Amino acid sequence: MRVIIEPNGGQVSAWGAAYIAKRINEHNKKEKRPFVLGLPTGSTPLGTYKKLIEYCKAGKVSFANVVTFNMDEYVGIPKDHPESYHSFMWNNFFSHIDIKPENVNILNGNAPDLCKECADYEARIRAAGGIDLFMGGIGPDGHLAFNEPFSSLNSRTRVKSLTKDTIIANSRFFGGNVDLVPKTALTVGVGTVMDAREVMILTMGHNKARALAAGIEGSYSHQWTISALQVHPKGIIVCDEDATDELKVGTYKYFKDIESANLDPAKLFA
Ligand SMILES: N[C@@H]1[C@@H](O)[C@H](O)[C@@H](COP(=O)(O)O)O[C@@H]1O
Repeated sequence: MRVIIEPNGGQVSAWGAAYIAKRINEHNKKEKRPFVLGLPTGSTPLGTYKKLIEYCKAGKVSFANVVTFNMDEYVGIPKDHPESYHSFMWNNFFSHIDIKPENVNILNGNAPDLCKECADYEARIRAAGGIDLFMGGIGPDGHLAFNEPFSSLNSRTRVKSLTKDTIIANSRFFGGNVDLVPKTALTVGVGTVMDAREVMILTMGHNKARALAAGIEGSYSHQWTISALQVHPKGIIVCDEDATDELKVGTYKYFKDIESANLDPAKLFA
């Protein structure tokens, strides 16, 4: 696992965006098939989306040959609800880039048969050739997508009940009212994310510090689903200084030292 420690959230976003743009550009030089990108919602990826929009407008990257799969969606709120993940993705990203609408895949939380919707989603990922790069974030309890603690580390796309912690954390998007937060969601599984050829997790802020420490230093355990990244052949965590607050000094120094020789992809797009 690589751990990239950046001074602040802005630089985490810049690193993440540059890495994605670099990967898309490299892919397009070699292959005709579309680049398949897995994407999250949440406040963490917002800066990355902004940077990618800038790069796209400046002609530094194009999404014309990119297919996306989002991680998750709430069940039971309309697709055009301001807090649905459909709205989030279109408002914050897709409407501002050159992606083809038919290349965007987001789970439908209002499908008549939710289990079928989840199975079809897995089939669509397979038909697209698998995910090249899955970007994600983590919840304060270490959840990846909506794979709450004690989700199977081999789980696939399915319906999940949200924990009290997540409902409280996400109530900030629903005027602070926990009663308005959907109690279930559709989510890709931990196994679905781990099948991607590369996984990049962004995290920032002190409230993610426990989850980050558990994910990097803790054991491989369904208690912190982010820990599944430990067995991924190409896992990257990009975090800010605040998120490292619970890491051991030795762990922190190890990653700072070993990454110091590597090129910052953001410099390629500066
Ligand atoms: N389902 C999403 C996760 O995919 C996301 O990682 C998490 C953290 O969000 P934030 O980045 O806002 O802290 O929120 C939600 O629970």
